[in-house]
Amino acid sequence: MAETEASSDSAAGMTLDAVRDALVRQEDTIIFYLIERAKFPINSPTYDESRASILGFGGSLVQFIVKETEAAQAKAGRFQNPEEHPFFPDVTPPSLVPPYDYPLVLHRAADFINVNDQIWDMYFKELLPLLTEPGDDGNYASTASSDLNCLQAISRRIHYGNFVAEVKFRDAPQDYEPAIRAQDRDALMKLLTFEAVEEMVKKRVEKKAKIFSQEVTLNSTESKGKYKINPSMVSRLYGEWIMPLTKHVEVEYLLRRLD
Ligand SMILES: C=C(O[C@@H]1C=C(C(=O)O)C=C[C@H]1O)C(=O)O
Repeated sequence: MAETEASSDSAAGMTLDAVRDALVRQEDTIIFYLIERAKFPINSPTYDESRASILGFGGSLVQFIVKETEAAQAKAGRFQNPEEHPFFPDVTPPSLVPPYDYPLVLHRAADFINVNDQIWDMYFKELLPLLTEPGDDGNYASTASSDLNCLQAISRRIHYGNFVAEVKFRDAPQDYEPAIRAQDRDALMKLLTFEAVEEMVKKRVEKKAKIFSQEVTLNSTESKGKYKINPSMVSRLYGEWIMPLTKHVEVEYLLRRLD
């Protein structure tokens, strides 16, 4: 690696390898939370806006849990971290705790990016029906908390696209700058896409889902093909939604990177 590249990388303490390692670790978090959510059936009353008559609140139970939890977490400083993005930014209260000095890695382009509306729709419309069994066991509050865990883990992963884009830009500004100046989304998408990496990610998450969600007994190491979540569903989640949305974040970030 050229001297200048190395020093600009280490200035921010970030390399593409380090960023990819963080994404690999986040896979574990996402898969464990999915396994936890799959413990409950779909529990559709959790999502029924007309059914939830919570005093002074007009939405569904899951909206209630997400808004209230996010509000408490916001006051405790969660969204000071550039990796975190609220689902209800319009009503997010300010932090009440002393600020932590997060390393300044990202361009202010990142401040304008929040794709949580798309993540919300994907999660409830596409993913939940694939993840859960039909049925109702009454555990609506725990179900909603479990949804929030999944949503936040997926959101963190997708918005990590900002960091991915930043290190890719720093590694090769000469490649990215013409496409940014031309505001050429397709060219940017081509530059930042690594199909071989995506194939590896899909295979790895399927394997992790198998290992993490197998039945573990003392008598046998065989899972007998019974898993708590469907491993190919996890691969599909990454291939159809998580990676495309991560790349969408990358493109949005890069479009503003020279502002
Ligand atoms: C995240 C990256 O950028 C793109 C998105 C990927 C992903 O979301 O996992 C994987 C490969 C790239 O096409 C990367 O290069 O690692």
